[in-house]
Amino acid sequence: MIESIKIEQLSKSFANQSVLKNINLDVQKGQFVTLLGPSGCGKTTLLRIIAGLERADSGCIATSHTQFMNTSQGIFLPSQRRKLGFVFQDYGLWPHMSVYDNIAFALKISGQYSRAQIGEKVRRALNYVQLDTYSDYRPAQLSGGQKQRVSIARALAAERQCILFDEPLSNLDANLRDELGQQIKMLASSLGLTCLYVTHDRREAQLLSDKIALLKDGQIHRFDSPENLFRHPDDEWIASFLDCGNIVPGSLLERDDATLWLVPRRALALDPAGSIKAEVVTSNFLADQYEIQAMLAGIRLRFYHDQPLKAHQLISLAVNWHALKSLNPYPTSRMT
Ligand SMILES: Nc1ncnc2c1ncn2[C@@H]1O[C@H](COP(=O)(O)OP(=O)(O)OP(=O)(O)O)[C@@H](O)[C@H]1O
Repeated sequence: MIESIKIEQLSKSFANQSVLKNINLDVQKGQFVTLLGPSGCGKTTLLRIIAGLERADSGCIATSHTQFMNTSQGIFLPSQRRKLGFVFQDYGLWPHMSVYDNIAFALKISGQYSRAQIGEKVRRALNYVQLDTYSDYRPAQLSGGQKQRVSIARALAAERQCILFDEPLSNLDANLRDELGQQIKMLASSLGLTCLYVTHDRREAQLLSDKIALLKDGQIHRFDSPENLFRHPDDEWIASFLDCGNIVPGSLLERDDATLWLVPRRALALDPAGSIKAEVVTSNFLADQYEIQAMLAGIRLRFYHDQPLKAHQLISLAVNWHALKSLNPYPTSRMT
């Protein structure tokens, strides 16, 4: 039974390229942790090392009961003995097998269960992912979202307490991504699963995670809740990667701070008496308001307004001085 996963001082290089540098990460039982970062920062490599599909150069990974690997003690537990569930981007289903057989396959070859027990486990897993009536279908007869639900059911049928997800939604269209993301979150929470989830999509990480490990250049730059990250990005790199709020030089607003972060939706508002003069670039209706992009001295500003504004229109903006935060310069690293 997996209760938590602890990663300590883990490093990995490919040839001369250092890909993971001294990673320390604690994932608590029942927690949903996302590995989020730009392309090439090492997310998948870290997940593959946890899965036992790749070997680290140094460090250790342990659950509350088992050491997965410990390079100084020469311990390496093969992937199949780690009792982890996997849900990958490309579904990993056998095309020639039915949905039922895809889910039952690992249970059958484990030799631990009777036919009736396997039938019951598959039935329950299909019920969790709302595919009760699809057990005779082949993967080719399913949509992308249904295939991914089969691969989730396969992990659940094997009663995996910890599931590793590698960009499971990236082959799906936007609406389906949101819907399946919510289903994964609800299942994880109701079954008390420990989840490690790789994505480069900030919104997905924000929606799903209890905690986000933000990776940058092979290091955990910050490990924090989505609320803290998006409300207090703290440094320029995080604010810019999360694409939340405006980042402007302090001098632009006649402040001493080198760089300021303007809290989204609160810092700027259209106001004929406002001191900031900018030129509208775009006006897009999003959610319940228009997101306006305007340029001020070569800097793009974003704010929200109830009405659309015309491109090239000159506008005045008022600043809410309580909705500004000073940002640490790039590249400050903070480990928590
Ligand atoms: N088997 C390998 N051999 C050599 N280099 C590799 C191997 N696997 C990964 N890399 C390199 O390690 C770095 C990190 O790759 P990784 O796939 O972990 O990044 P990522 O953050 O998951 O990126 P993406 O979001 O694009 O999938 C990349 O520079 C990649 O080229």
